[in-house]
Amino acid sequence: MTQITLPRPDDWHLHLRDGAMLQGILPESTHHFARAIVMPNLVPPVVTAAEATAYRDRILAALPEGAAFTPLMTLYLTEATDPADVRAAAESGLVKAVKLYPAGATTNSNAGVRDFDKVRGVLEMMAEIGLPLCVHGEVVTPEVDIFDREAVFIDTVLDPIRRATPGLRVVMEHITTKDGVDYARSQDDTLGATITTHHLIINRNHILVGGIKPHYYCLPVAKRELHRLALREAATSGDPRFFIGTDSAPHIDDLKENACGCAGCFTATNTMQLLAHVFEEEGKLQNLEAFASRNGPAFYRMPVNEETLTLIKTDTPAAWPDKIITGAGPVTVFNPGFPVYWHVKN
Ligand SMILES: NC(=O)N[C@@H](CC(=O)O)C(=O)O
Ligand SMILES: [Zn+2]
Ligand SMILES: [Zn+2]
Repeated sequence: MTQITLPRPDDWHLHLRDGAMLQGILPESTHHFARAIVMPNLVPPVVTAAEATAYRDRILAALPEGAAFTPLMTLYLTEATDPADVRAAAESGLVKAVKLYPAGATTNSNAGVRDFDKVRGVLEMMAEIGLPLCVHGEVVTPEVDIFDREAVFIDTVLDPIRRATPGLRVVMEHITTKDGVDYARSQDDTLGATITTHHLIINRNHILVGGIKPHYYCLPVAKRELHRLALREAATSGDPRFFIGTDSAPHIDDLKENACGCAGCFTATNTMQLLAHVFEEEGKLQNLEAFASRNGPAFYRMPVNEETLTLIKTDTPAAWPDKIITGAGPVTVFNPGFPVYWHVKN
């Protein structure tokens, strides 16, 4: 038996949704994680401080009895966002980041940004007060191949924005390429990057070989094996720029197993077991603590959690439900396709 104890981890990129879905899936995160950066891509999006306050209160009201979990709120950046509202929301401690979605890039991103010049004032204010910008880094240009959209975004959007806004603190969310890893590594400590559980496990073959697997479809879409290997090396390296953001993104099965299936993998339930498996495979179990518990708080300038989480490896494969049954419908839990012998100790 092998056992490892970490400061309780946080999830630096999480979709909690709302209503019956929120109620149904929230315990999957609160079982293991102490805090999470909560994505604002609801319909309608969480744009103002008042909307973030109301959403935070709905999350707190949905918490399971006795759960110690703090939602860290974000605002959805639009071309009409008022810098004064964002500044007040950050200074009061309500909001920990602003989320940039290029319009049309992903689920519920239509209210996102088309003309980056229109958000210049907000970004400059954020650089001044040190408020992080979380970025979904893909271009939406129809001519750009979906597998190239992250790399093109880095060159044509992200790097120019960072050069034009010195000091702006940015998190490249859910990086999926070696290009993303290399860019993050080449920059100073104003840049961090989240890596998801599923992008450490699947490449594009898992989605397409032997029949289309809708539950492996997410955005940014999983890439070639060389990119998965680069992500694994970065995540397990201990480098403070890389930290876990599960991007656990529930959609009901009807909307995933569909002629136009939604993007998103649901990994809140089994992320910690899967991360232990991946880090052990890489011979880097000693760096799981950095990736899951220390690097995120350091980037966000928050204390590391005092409570702990213990993972134990046994001879029995870990079991988790195939689906989480919510009032909105069933949500399929990410299936890695191999047995995992790591368990979270209760
Ligand atoms: N990652 C996804 O495939 N989907 C996310 C949106 C996002 O994080 O881009 C969702 O909200 O469903
Ligand atoms: Zn995204
Ligand atoms: Zn996401």
